[in-house]
This record gives sequence, structure tokens and C-alpha cells, in this order.
Amino acid sequence: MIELRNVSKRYGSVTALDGVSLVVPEGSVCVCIGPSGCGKSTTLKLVNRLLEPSDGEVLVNGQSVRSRSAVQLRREIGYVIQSVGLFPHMTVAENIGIVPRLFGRDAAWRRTRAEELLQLIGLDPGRYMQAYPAQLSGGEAQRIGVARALAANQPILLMDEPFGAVDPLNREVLQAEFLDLQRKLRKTILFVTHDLDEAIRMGDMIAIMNQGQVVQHDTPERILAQPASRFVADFVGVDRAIKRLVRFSVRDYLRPLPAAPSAGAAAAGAAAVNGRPETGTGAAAYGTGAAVAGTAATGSAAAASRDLLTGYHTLRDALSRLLSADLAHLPVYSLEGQQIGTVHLSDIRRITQEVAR
Ligand SMILES: Nc1ncnc2c1ncn2[C@@H]1O[C@H](COP(=O)(O)OP(=O)(O)OP(=O)(O)O)[C@@H](O)[C@H]1O
Repeated sequence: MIELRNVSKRYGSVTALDGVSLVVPEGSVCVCIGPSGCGKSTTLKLVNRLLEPSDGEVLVNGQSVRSRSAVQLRREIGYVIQSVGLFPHMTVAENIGIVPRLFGRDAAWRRTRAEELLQLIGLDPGRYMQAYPAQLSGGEAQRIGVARALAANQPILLMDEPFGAVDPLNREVLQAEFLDLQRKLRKTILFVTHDLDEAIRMGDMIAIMNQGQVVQHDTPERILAQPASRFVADFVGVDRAIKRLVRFSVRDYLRPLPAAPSAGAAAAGAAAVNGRPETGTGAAAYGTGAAVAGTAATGSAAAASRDLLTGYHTLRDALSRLLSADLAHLPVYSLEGQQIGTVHLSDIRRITQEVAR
């Protein structure tokens, strides 16, 4: 558990944090969000003692961080930042093994752990263990940053815009994968983002900050349904019912393809959305050769380059595409560009009604 009790942080005449109290229960994700300069990163850095509070107290698992050595604390708390901070002269495996090495784990243990983690984050160990950071795409580097944070099995993670440097599709893929991991690992996570959709999707709780204060700390649903102030209402914007849909991934509402795929309505949908004639063989008609051959290892280039709807997209993306194409359903693709099913407007409508209740 992470707890801030009435914490303030001043830099000379600048008050970066002003009496912040916040609790992140064990196994949950709290996302801090707010305008630039509101104190998000400062909040995070107080937890692992990269900064010291001017007033108030920060506790980790009930113990004041002041009573812990900063070095020891940082070994126990993972820290993922936007620029990732991989060491360029070390291989991916060595980068992932940094904290376990500090804990005295031997080379064989670190190697096995690095392989497991690469598999967990969807990167082929055979290809990536010995790669250097300069050989990675931005999205891959960010996954390695997450793997490194997971390597030491630290129960607490601080994540400062961990997916900030990734393009939108890769970002949605990483978010979905990270949520899968979190369901399994149940870490206690304090997460900072600029991106409201990301906050709504990732957070069990969201702390909306403004001018060094937490102005609402609540579930995403309540923040959207009952903003506590004019500031929060303006911050979350007008289309709040639709924003809730980012909490749902397309793959969870996928209707599978029939056993023998045919050139049905779904293919027609693809043609309409992609603005090109469909020859009747679904995704295969677009070919997976050229697009996929040049794919980044994350595999998302094929889907991204053709702007296809994938299982990793949110239901809000699906809704927006359905409405703009004026269709009742749309094909859904794998990252490699193979059609895997369809998503239906009627299903999304049902979910909107359920969450509105
Ligand atoms: N070392 C410092 N000296 C003086 N002021 C600082 C220092 N670090 C941060 N600040 C100020 O404290 C406030 C909070 O900074 P912080 O980095 O926590 O904001 P943030 O919400 O993370 O911003 P952003 O979204 O732009 O990253 C800002 O006004 C910032 O200018």
C-alpha cells in the first residue's frame, strides 16, 4: 500500500504539492492526471525518495519512507519512466537483470527470468535477449522498460507516462497487455499520465490533480458520472458517456468468425471502412506479405499501416468507426492483419446502457 498524508512540496516560492492525501490500496492501480505542472511527477518521486516532502508523510506498506534508506527503497519499488532509461551499452537481457543483480541473483537465474518476462510481454526471447536498446523500436523499448520493472518482482510500481512515447495503436496494445499482466500480478501501482483515456482505461482509481492538490480521487465511473467540481467536469469533457467505453477492449466483445469464413457482411464492412474494393476473401484479400514482412517486432505495423480495427482497440474506437462508416458491425483484425471476428453496434449499445444504469 502507498499512502500520502497531507504532503506538501515546495521549491523556494513554488508550491508543487499542497496538502495531498492519497491512498493506493495493495494490488490496485491509481492514476494521477491533471494539467501540466499540477504535481503528478512530484507525487511519484516522493514515494521512492527521489524527492523529500517539505511537510507531511509518505508511507509504503504502513512504514514511513523516511525510516528506509533510499537505495533499499528503490530496490523494492519499480520505477518506469517515459524515456525508459535502458542502458545503451547493455543487452536487453542485462537491462532486465539489473535489479535482480543488485539483489545478488546469479546469471542463470537472471537469464531464465529475462526469458520468462520477454515471453510475458510478447517479445521473442531468441530475438531480443542479446539485442541492444538502439536496435529496438520505441514500443519495444517501452515494453523492455516494463519488463525491467517487473523483473525483481517488486510489489510496488511507479509508472510515469510509461507509454508516452508510443504511437496510438501500440499504446493501446501496451495498455491492454499491461492490464492482462496486472490481473495476474496484482501489483500496487501509482501511474502518471497526460492522457485521460489512458487514465480511464488503466485506473481502478483516478486522482485528478490541479495546482498541487488532488481535486477528486474516485473510480473512473464516478469521475465521469459525478465530477466533483466544474474543474473536473471541464477536464473530463462533454462526451462522458462515450468516454466510459475506453474501459472495454474490442477483443472482449468480439464475435468470432464462422468456422468457414465467407465474403459476408463483415468483409463488406472492411471494404467500406478501408475505402477499397473487397474481393471476397476477407482480410486475406489485402495480403499479409509486404505489409507484414517489414513489420516491427511488435507486429502492429500491418494493422496500424492499414488503420484496421484490432482486438486491442477500445470499444470507443470501435464505436467511432462504426458511426462514421454508418455500419451495424465491423471486422476486427489481429495485429498481423488477419480478420479474427466482428464487433457489433448492438453490443456496444447494450454496454453503454449497462454502464449508464
Ligand atoms: N526542481 C524544481 N525546482 C523548481 N520548481 C520545480 C522543480 N521541479 C518541479 N517544479 C515545479 O513544481 C510543479 C510540479 O511539477 P511536476 O513535475 O510534478 O508537474 P507534472 O504535473 O508532473 O507536470 P507535467 O505534466 O508537465 O510533467 C511545477 O510547477 C514545476 O514547475
